[in-house]
Amino acid sequence: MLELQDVSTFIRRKPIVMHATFDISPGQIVGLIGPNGAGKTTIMKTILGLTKFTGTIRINQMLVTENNHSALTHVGALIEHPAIYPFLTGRQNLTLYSHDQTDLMQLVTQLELTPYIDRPAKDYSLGMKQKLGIAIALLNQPQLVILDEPMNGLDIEATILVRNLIKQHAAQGTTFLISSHILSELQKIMTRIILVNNGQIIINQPIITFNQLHQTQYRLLTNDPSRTITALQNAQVAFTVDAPYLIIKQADRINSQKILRQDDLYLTELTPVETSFEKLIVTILENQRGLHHEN
Ligand SMILES: Nc1ncnc2c1ncn2[C@@H]1O[C@H](COP(=O)(O)OP(=O)(O)OP(=O)(O)O)[C@@H](O)[C@H]1O
Repeated sequence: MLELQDVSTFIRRKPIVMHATFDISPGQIVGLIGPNGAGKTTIMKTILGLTKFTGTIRINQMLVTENNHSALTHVGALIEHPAIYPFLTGRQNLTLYSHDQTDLMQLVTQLELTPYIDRPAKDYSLGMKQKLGIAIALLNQPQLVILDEPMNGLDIEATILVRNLIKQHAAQGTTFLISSHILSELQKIMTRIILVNNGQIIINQPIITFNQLHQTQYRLLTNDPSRTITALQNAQVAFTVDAPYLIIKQADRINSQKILRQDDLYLTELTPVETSFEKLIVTILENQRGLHHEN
């Protein structure tokens, strides 16, 4: 439903996003991740037709251009600061954008905006403004919602509300592109990961594939751990001990099983060692920097 083909964005001739190509299908929740200044907000603004770019962007097969935004009719967005009129109440702000009063009231209830919906927005706290901004992005049942740091300023309860609302809308077919530095939060909802570094997309994968590919160690348990140590040492398979488990490399998984069989040892467990998502991202970015230094 959203397709980017070789999209590059330049600000004052400086390339900010380079050759971005990706394709998102309906109902996906895509986490756009990357260090400060990587280009996440620029990618979002480019999709919304707010920057000069080369390449093609299509939403439901309709082209987005700098001058033609009709493809964006069913797109909701929250980028940087919510577009809120301070002297209007929350309800008046929502009414400005809304086509459907029932849908508006449902969002007010779901986001628990009711207690302050008739107060002027200038009196709202950071979190209240953020919730109002999210409500604006979700108005009129959009097909695509672009959220830049949606959890900014939200307390725990509001974070849970927003998380559930995103999941509920995605289950009904709404597509989400969400950037966040709160990786643990994105991890709970995203179905696809796009990792950006220095204006380039370095990873674009379903989250299941990403997790499988990056589980690099396995925890092994047998019926006789001490004989297993000897067997692996004799076969020169590297491992570390995390009693009663042995930790082996993913690449040694098959070979280790052959060695165990030869020594009449039985596998009782072989499971991937969970590496924290945060650690994985940091390692991938460090490896990238290493590659650049070598060049
Ligand atoms: N209006 C602008 N003028 C000049 N440079 C800009 C402008 N907007 C963005 N940039 C530059 O583009 C690069 C990408 O910025 P962008 O805001 O897209 O990053 P980001 O990944 O969203 O970062 P953050 O995580 O800090 O929000 C940065 O180097 C930034 O300095």
